Amino acid sequence: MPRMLIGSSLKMYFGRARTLEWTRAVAAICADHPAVRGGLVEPFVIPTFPSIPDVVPIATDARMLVGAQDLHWEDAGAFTGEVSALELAEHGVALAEIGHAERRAMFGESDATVALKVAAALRHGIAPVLCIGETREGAPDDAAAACIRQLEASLALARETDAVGRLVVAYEPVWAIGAPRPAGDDHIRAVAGALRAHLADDALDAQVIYGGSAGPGLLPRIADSVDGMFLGRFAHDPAAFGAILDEALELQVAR
Ligand SMILES: O=C[C@H](O)COP(=O)(O)O
Repeated sequence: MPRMLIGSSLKMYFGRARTLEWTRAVAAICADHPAVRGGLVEPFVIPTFPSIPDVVPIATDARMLVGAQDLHWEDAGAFTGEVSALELAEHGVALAEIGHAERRAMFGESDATVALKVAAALRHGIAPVLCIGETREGAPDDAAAACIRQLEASLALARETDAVGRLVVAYEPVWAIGAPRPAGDDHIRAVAGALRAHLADDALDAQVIYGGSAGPGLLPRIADSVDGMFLGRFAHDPAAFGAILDEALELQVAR
């Protein structure tokens, strides 16, 4: 079984103290967990910008990657309030979320700005966690077609510049984010499977993970179609993170 990416964006849920408490607790679980120690799972955490410098050493000791929740495509200049991929890389950031549904809905993120950000991340050796997903619940075929269109629009600039590197595609149906439960297993498997097939021979080294009300119990049901899990609220209890690592390990043992 290839390596799985399992991690969480803390969004803006926690302040500094709780971010560090959560990261220390999850790092302790990861440091001891056979799925992480054996290289089966790459865990990650995506805190707010100001917590990144404190989170990096805690996470790194536990083999966890650290991500950012956004970035700006320019390396420097008069861009008040923004943070460049260049500076994030200096801080040891390995992943950057780009185009999350909340940023598209609330902060005017468009496919054009997403494409600029994806190219900037790759230019600085940061793996984009490119968030895509259909807005309304519907047939899996329609969702897959919409996601592939969004994916290619988001990769337009990277393709033009022949960018190479690691790409994480986070399939997050917008209607399943912040919901009581994730999308249905068959829906996730169909759309994630179509995205994986689309990216199979890509110049970018792509993985497809699922997010949207994901928590313990989901991975074993969709593991044949995804390369990992993108967790939100249902990883706020560090034990839930550990339970998902257990599931990843059990899947390997069963194969
Ligand atoms: O970044 C994570 C996703 O947006 C999912 O969040 P959620 O599991 O709280 O719905």
